[in-house]
Amino acid sequence: MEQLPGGRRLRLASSLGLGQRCWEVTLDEERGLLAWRDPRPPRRGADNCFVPTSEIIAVEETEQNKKQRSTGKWQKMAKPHAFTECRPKQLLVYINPYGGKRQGKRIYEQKVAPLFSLASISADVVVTEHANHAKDNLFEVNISKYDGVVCVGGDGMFSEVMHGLIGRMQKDSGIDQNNPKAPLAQCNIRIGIIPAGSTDCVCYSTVGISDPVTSALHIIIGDCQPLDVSSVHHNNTFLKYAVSLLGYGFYGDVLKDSEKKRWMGPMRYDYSGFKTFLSHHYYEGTISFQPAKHTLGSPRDKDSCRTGCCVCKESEQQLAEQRKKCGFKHEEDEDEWKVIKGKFLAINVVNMSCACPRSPKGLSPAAHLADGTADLILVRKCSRFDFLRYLVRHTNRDDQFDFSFVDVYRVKSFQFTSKLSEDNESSVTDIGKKRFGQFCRDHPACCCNIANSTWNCDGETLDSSAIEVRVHCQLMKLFARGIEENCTDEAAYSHSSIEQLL
Ligand SMILES: CCCCCCCCCCCCC/C=C/[C@@H](O)[C@H](CO)NC(=O)CCCCCCCCCCCCCCC
Ligand SMILES: Nc1ncnc2c1ncn2[C@@H]1O[C@H](COP(=O)(O)OP(=O)(O)OP(=O)(O)O)[C@@H](O)[C@H]1O
Ligand SMILES: [Ca+2]
Repeated sequence: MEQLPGGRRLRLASSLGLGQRCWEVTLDEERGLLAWRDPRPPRRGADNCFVPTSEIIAVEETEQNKKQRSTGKWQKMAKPHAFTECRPKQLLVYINPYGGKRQGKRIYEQKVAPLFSLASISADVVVTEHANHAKDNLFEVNISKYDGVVCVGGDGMFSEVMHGLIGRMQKDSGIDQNNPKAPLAQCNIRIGIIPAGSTDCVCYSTVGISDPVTSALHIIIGDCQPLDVSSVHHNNTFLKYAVSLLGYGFYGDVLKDSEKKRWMGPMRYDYSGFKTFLSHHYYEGTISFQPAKHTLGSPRDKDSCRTGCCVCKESEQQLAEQRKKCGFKHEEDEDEWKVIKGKFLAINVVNMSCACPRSPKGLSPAAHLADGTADLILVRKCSRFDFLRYLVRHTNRDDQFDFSFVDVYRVKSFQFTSKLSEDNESSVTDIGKKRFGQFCRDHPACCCNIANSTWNCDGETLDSSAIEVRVHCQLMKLFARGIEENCTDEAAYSHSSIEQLL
């Protein structure tokens, strides 16, 4: 035991054999670090490694060789022990065997299960047999038995598990999901995402990489990242929750076309994306939204949401104060509504950046994971060439909002009605209008589509074009910690140092 100058900091020091080398190991209690270095490095400062004790998964004494074992020097612990509290011990795991490249089961068995077992986590595993299996199951299981739920699959699978958990929570709390104004009960059981889908946008946007081992380590360590959730209603009927993209026009059409091509796997999105790009359809409608006034930050900010984000922390405090003031009672929201009518190639409402391997900065690079707002992106009628320039900017460092035909707003609620449904409401007897076919009567070559598009809600289609959306601040939690500063694809998470300790 070492006492450093000042008399406060206590360190445990010892030596550790790693491979052929002997390292000097110190445990710095005050800073919560386990550090090791070569006592005789070739140059000063080289080969210094450390890991926060909160990130050590397990410690196991290993038998180095027979000689040592026979002396009784090395003794195996009956069970490796976890280092900190708040880590999950019992998990419920759902695997979609058909998501993405159909690798879900293999990924879990080969990459995740061995890590869970090393960390002494027990898991009840359900391999889904049909769509909605996980969601329905979550309404029946004894949920209090578990410290978290894990989904192995893509965004669609995550969405299923989220609907199961949020739906279950509202049912248990007696909250009517069909009431678009009802304050929803927060869902405190964390969800872990092991990416095995086609886009894996939620995982990529909350972790910074789409990698099963990194995600498994976040689950084991017990990280916690709150997440905003939007509720989507039509005529006082609940339709869906959304966490990543609600897209009408381009992304709705891509999804609708790609559903018929599921057999192509993740490639279906490129094929349908190219087809939809060529079709170049505009859609006419009315958008109303309430701008977010009380949050810090704007969609044109240069800084993005990162681990420990102060914009999200501020929103968390505001939420806590609001709950203290009026509990879960509904408070009439009298903030102003802004109305925009027009012809749009794409209407996107995103709760998070929507970064994914196809677009590493996402649809709205400065959107926040947990600030209680969504970014509304309106791409107005423009030429094919301009739309291509807009799309290409999702893949490079240039600003995709710096176009005269693109507008972006930070909002807390949003409504949309298509021109077609407005017209149908005002003259329901005008059957000829519906029969007339797909394209604009006045300009057959103008690509203005009088048929509706479809809403893409986190990768699933919605049946209704007229919708009402409300963002619920931090409604749920993930086993994640947001994207770390200076995180790159190669070094998203430094598990190499953790692995050396296993
Ligand atoms: C020239 C290259 C331009 C590339 C532009 C790439 C922009 C990609 C932006 C991706 C945003 C994903 C948002 C996440 C949505 C998820 O909740 C959802 C569920 O998983 N995924 C999709 O809906 C899946 C949506 C997938 C959309 C793929 C769109 C591909 C567009 C390709 C256009 C090609 C034009 C080429 C012209 C020569
Ligand atoms: N056993 C199953 N058989 C058929 N469909 C399933 C099964 N289990 C889950 N599903 C459904 O499959 C859909 C797609 O799954 P998933 O999200 O895992 O993959 P993906 O669509 O390839 O990826 P992404 O959503 O990231 O684009 C989900 O909406 C889910 O409801
Ligand atoms: Ca948000």
